[in-house]
Amino acid sequence: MNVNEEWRVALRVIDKIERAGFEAVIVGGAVRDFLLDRTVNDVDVATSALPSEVKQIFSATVDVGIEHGTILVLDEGEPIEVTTYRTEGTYTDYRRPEEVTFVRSLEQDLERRDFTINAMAIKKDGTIIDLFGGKQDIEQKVIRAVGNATVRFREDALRMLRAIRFSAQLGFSIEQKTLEAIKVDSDLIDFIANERIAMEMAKMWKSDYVYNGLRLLIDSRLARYLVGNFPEQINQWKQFKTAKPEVGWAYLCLLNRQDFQKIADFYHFSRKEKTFIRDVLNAYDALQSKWTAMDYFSTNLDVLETAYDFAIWQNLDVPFAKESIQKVKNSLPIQSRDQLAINGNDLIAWTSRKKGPWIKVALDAAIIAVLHGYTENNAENLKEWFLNDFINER
Ligand SMILES: Nc1ccn([C@@H]2O[C@H](COP(=O)(O)OP(=O)(O)OP(=O)(O)O)[C@@H](O)[C@H]2O)c(=O)n1
Repeated sequence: MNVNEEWRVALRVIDKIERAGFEAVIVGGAVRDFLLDRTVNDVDVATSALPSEVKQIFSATVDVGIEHGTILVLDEGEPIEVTTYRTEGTYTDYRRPEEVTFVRSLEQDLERRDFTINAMAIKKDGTIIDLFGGKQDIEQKVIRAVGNATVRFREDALRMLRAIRFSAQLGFSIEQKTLEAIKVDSDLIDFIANERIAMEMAKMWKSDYVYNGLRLLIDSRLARYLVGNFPEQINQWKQFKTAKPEVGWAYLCLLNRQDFQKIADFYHFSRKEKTFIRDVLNAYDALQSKWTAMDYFSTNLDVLETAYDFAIWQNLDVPFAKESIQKVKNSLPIQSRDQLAINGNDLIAWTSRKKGPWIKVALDAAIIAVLHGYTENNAENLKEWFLNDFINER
């Protein structure tokens, strides 16, 4: 059983709500992950108590989303989100309900949820409430919309992409009617903010079954509305595997290099992501000939290892093992600029020249000289190299 501390807090909170005369259960993703024996992340509690009633039961609460019925309860200092059972009113723009209505019945709350595997609840005593066959779908590894798939997707078109992301994470197939409904309404994904799309794709990159997910993206027609040439490049994703979403973005950019800016804009890359991607692509290019000592010195290990993986996924011949990257890096005479035994002041003292851009040029040359073994990394040898080789050659 894969329950964590948050789960225990949830059970304690449920107990307190029940003592006050209301119903409360753990719902949604936590129940799904519990049944799958996967790590449970966010534990959500749902209750028949209204937000005002929840606030009366607990002395410390924060109104994090009270208009949607969500209260953050700090129980014995530990936070847990408690949401009142609700139904959602009419939806506008295929992305958000106009209003939510609080209800006292768990059944109504569960039937507005997206997929059967996400529409179960678990009581304090461990009883599972499964009104739509979620347990069976978990056993049969199927993503199936609750009730009418078209209705569910028109309520929130992002659910179409969620179906595919869950499928990529869990290795599940998408039930036929659910998949058909996505095909029919795939264009509605255009109503969804790109940030939300990017968050789903980021979860997809970290999934165990990315290739299958991308196939579904194509089959469901959703790929047409995303940036990236998935249909033509699908085979290049066969070996892709990562724990870091930025590696997925970088690989997408590698495959669609001419569209880097378009991809970066569409998926709203952060500055940090852009830097990582550029570094990886540069390291990948450098690998086409051979990484120099300077490449090993100036590039982070994770960037080099990612570029190495890309070469493997591209079926390139790489004549060394991935483990050797770290070894080569560790065996360099210096690991960083500040390990150089001299600095700008030394250069000024040795030459009586004024401060200027020449110092950086000379220090860069000194690093290269040390990396290549032209001089040892100590002040005496570096001075000799500097006065004899560096200055004399200019
Ligand atoms: N578009 C959405 C988003 C969420 N939900 C419901 O709200 C629950 C919680 O949503 P969320 O935290 O976004 O996702 P999880 O299912 O918990 O999965 P993950 O944490 O992997 O995103 C879901 O299980 C589902 O019951 C839904 O019906 N429709």
